[in-house]
Amino acid sequence: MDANEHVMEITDLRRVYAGGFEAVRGITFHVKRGEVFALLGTNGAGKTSTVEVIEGLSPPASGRVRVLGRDPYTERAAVRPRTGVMLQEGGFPAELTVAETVRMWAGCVSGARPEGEVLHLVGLGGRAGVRVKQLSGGERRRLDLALALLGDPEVLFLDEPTTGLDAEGRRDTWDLVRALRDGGTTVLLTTHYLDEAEGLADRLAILHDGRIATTGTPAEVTAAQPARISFRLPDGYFLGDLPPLAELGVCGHEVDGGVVRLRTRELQRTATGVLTWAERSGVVLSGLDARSASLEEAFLGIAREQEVMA
Ligand SMILES: Nc1ncnc2c1ncn2[C@@H]1O[C@H](COP(=O)(O)OP(=O)(O)OP(=O)(O)O)[C@@H](O)[C@H]1O
Repeated sequence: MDANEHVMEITDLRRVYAGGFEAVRGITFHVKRGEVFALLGTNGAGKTSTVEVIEGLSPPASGRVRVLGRDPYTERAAVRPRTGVMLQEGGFPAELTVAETVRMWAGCVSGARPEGEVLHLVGLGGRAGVRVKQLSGGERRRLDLALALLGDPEVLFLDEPTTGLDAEGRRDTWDLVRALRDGGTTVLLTTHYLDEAEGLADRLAILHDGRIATTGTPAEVTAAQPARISFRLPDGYFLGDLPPLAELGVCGHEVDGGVVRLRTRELQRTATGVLTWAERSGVVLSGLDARSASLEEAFLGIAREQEVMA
């Protein structure tokens, strides 16, 4: 397995809908073999429009897309058998049992995994005889995943894979995705759950308005956003009693009911400055909290920045 092989290469991808609306406006990224790559974005950012082209369901208006070295649209017959797509709401006949559904689907897949194996993988081993209409929403999502895994795909497209799953089901799905990744499967994930992207993705891109607003590892994306320090000053003390905020490396602040919130790109310098001042002044800072930005904060920060720029 060549870990540097680009399993997906997307270069300056554009997608234009009938009527001329440009939903994807020049997107470039690549996904290496054995990587989980997450596409995030606000509603309408262009995730689905992008993924549909990579899956080979639509041609791009312009740009170049390669999956496993081939054009997924014009060479669909060669690419499709090596990929697995987890659809949102597969729309299976409700009267069929889980096992019948898997068997029906297996008829369309060359070299399908045994039905028991794939159901066991997704935690539906004990539900083979249950009708689809009797499954919970979370179990249906797992059936969607089972069908995507039937052909033991090299490339897996996961669209909101844990919607409707309870906490345990989400954790199980995450463990399964990690195990698939460790086994060499390349995964393109779209999700609205930022903790899911933070926990699963090796790299990610945040889309906004058809463009990539930022991309990198979760750590790189969050590091680009300011960290936060918050604390409550004792009665009789005010923000102006601290050393000048600019000297502490603070790039933004607010005071809300006695609680001070500072934003900084130099967490260690700011935290040291605040604590040194408190120590010297004999002040106890209650509720003291210092933390790097989470992916959620980074996401919201990027969405706000883009709106201001628009
Ligand atoms: N068939 C279509 N015809 C015209 N415009 C479309 C069509 N499908 C999507 N769009 C528009 O393209 C833009 C991107 O939509 P897309 O579904 O790709 O976004 P998304 O990031 O997947 O959003 P969500 O998170 O809400 O699923 C939106 O403005 C949407 O209204």
